[in-house]
Amino acid sequence: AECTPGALTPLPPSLRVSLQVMLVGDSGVGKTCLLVRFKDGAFLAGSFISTVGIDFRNKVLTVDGVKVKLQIWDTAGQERFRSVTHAYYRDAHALLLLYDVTNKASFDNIQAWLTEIHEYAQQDVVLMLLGNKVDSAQDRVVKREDGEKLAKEYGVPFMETSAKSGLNVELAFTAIAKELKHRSMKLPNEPKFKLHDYVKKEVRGSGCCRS
Ligand SMILES: Nc1nc2c(ncn2[C@@H]2O[C@H](COP(=O)(O)OP(=O)(O)OP(=O)(O)O)[C@@H](O)[C@H]2O)c(=O)[nH]1
Repeated sequence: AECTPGALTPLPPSLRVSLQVMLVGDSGVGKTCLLVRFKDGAFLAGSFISTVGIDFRNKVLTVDGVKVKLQIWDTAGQERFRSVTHAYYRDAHALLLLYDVTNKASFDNIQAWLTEIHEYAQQDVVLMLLGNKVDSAQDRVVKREDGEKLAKEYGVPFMETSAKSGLNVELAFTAIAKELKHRSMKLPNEPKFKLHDYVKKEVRGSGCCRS
């Protein structure tokens, strides 16, 4: 109920921000499931229905006393929809780039996604790399260290997630909302928000190898 617009306390426009976040990555990495987990707190088990073109959902978060409305675009990972999604990059304030830790090809394609992002997105877009499906420990083929290394190489924050268990899902969106909120409205005497530090401090492990 706290998610329904009616339940929100009205705030002056100066204390509201509206932002666009886009989910990108290969088909099947779990973009739709991550969004559904974040929006509805549920996991869509069962058959896999690929996104056609682009879909979107809104969610309002309160970040440091400011209402942040995230409009989240769920893009289709399939190659044949690429030209549709290219058009949306320009208006995205943040991008969550996903791979699937049980699918090596989805990890190997991250470099190609980064090239695409470089070509189509705004230069100052907030970017975060997510290794999803860490609940599938027995099927894991991409080590956490490999994700960390790649993210470090490109200077992007990184975390492992699970749309199934919910691990770090809220955190991924909250971190982005905080970064964007701090960029769009700097309150007097507010210390600078450091996304990398925040993620490092808040991130939870998958419980398999290290804590
Ligand atoms: N075990 C596990 N399975 C997941 C997770 N996230 C998604 N899946 C499964 O992976 C499949 C693909 O998930 P989607 O969210 O539809 O993938 P997508 O990235 O949106 O795919 P496209 O729309 O084709 O780009 C589904 O069968 C999901 O049930 C996760 O965190 N853990």
